[in-house]
Amino acid sequence: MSQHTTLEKIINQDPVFGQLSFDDHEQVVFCNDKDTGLKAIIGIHNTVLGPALGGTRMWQYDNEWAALNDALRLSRGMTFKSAITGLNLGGGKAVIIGDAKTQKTPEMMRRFGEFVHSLSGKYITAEDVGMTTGDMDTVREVTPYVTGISQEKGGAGNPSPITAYGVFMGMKAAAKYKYGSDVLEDKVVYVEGIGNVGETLVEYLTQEGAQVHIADINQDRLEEVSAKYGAKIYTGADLHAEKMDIYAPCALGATVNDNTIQKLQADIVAGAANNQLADEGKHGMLLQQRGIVYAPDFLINAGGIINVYAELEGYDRSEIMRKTENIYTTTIEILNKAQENGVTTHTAALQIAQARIDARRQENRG
Ligand SMILES: NC(=O)c1ccc[n+]([C@@H]2O[C@H](COP(=O)([O-])OP(=O)(O)OC[C@H]3O[C@@H](n4cnc5c(N)ncnc54)[C@H](O)[C@@H]3O)[C@@H](O)[C@H]2O)c1
Repeated sequence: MSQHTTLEKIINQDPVFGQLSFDDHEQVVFCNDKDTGLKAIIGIHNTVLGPALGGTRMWQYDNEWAALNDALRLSRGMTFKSAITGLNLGGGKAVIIGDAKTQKTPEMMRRFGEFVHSLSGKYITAEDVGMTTGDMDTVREVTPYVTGISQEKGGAGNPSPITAYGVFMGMKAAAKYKYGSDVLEDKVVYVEGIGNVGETLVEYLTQEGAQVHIADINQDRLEEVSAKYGAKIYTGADLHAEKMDIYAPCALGATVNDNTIQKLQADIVAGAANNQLADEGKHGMLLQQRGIVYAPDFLINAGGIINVYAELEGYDRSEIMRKTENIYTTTIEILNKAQENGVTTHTAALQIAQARIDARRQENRG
């Protein structure tokens, strides 16, 4: 499904409860502050396993429908991410509408923090695209319901390198499943989006001797990362049609869609971006039919949430790394389970996550 088709579809739905991406969300909060120009949406999908934790994304959305759709999709994804990772957290996510480079101010972040605070801990925020640990420090000035704050302020620091490590583990597991070996030396890997997570992933991959190609809309970033790690800058017109072993989407979501899926020549899709499949059911199935192994995004990009969870639970760096490394084992289990049960890898991962939520709901009722 292209972004445009998605927009056409969502505009024709009822505003909130009838939205395409509405999936029994518990609460959706619209935040507005004239003085700071803040326009934000907080999606709280599910709190059965614990408070809804998920980052805040600041993005210049085409319109409010696109922002709402993102908040709904991302918060739902967090529910399943935490559930499959075994964390006692629910799923939530916030989006701020605007350009993070030109419109974000400390006053806006504090005002946003006050809105988060008004939810009394039901939603706990963190950083996502367009946010920094510095922004989370600012939010911390007005609410304790924030993670991903700097180490100087007592937090676990930037989660992105840990996320990249988890993605690397998931990618290796997918390689083990597909090729019988998890060694990525000489594998041709295209990393699309070399921001906070993408860059560290490139570092891991080049260290292992993979042939890494990088793509980004930010030319300065491309040159910087290429110079640092020797990755090749992609200059072609259609990355998704290139012959490659592994496609690593690390920019925004929905890059596996009606337009790209038929062109993809990769053996494996494994990346950091949330919601990589524009349509989970349809595109998960199409990948499977084409023999492309898909390492579910919400499973392999959980390093960041493991890192911020440490701030709440108080465990240390070695425990964070151990839990993140475990993504390798879980990915192998999910890929095998999908094959045994004849379902897509995405569905297999969802089923396990949902079973954990259902069991807890039963316990809570009992
Ligand atoms: N940071 C984390 O710990 C974390 C955790 C889980 C999931 N994720 C997801 O991983 C992805 C990347 O996160 P990040 O923190 O690295 O974000 P980031 O903002 O640091 O990096 C995103 C990069 O993608 C590039 N980009 C944007 N649109 C693009 C396009 N159309 N083509 C190519 N490049 C494009 C941007 O220029 C930027 O360099 C996001 O989808 C995020 O939700 C991040």
